[in-house]
Amino acid sequence: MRKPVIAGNWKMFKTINEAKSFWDSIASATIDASKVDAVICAPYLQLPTLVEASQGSSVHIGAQNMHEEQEGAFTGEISGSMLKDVGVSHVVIGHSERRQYFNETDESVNKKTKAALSYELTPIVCVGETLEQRESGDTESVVSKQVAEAFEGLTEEQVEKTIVAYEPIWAIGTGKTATADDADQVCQAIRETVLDLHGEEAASALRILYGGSVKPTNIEELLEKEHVDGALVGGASLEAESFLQLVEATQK
Ligand SMILES: O=C[C@H](O)COP(=O)(O)O
Repeated sequence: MRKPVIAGNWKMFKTINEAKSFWDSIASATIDASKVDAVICAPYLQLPTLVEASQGSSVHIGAQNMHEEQEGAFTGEISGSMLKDVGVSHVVIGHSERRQYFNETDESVNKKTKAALSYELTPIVCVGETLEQRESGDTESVVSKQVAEAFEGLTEEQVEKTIVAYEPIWAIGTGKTATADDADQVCQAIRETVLDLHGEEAASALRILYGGSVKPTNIEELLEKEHVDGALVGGASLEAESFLQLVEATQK
């Protein structure tokens, strides 16, 4: 039985005060850590505040990107060791916005995934197809290739520690959601790719999230699907109430 994950990706939203106020609104909620991994992936500057606030709670704090090197002359970058030092536990890698606007490639995603694992950070590796690729029937081959390249050289144990987020690019922030059946079908194709390349144990342990306009109104039907183990949520994770509703949906 795979434990569901609800990961909020705040993207480039919220000041430190807004992050504190979000935390104040969720602090008294009961989140059963045996039933769900609730994660908030915040901008770098908000991480120390959130890590401190979350001490003793069952909410994990994550970053949205990292550099693959430990240190060096990489102006403006943050390394996995720096994230670990701050107390972060998760990191989003290869989000489609980073692939689109910051030239992330499958190769850099692979390097970052390996680096994250070496610092005992849990990578949330994002994959997904464009509308054009979906319309030409290439969704499963595109996504399977992205997963295969992201996981290249990983041991079975490392794959088990990784989380994949399937996010069709055309569904992100658009209000358009893949149907639960479509999401499940692609998540199944991802699991089969991992089965072929990394074996049965890795494939059955791997948690695969769906992302793209997930809201409290559509989370339940997604969670009912065999291969969907939770969600990576943008817009609906910015409000404490809807974030908690998404988390609560896993505990029913
Ligand atoms: O990382 C989250 C995804 O990009 C989904 O964003 P969204 O829930 O606003 O569509």
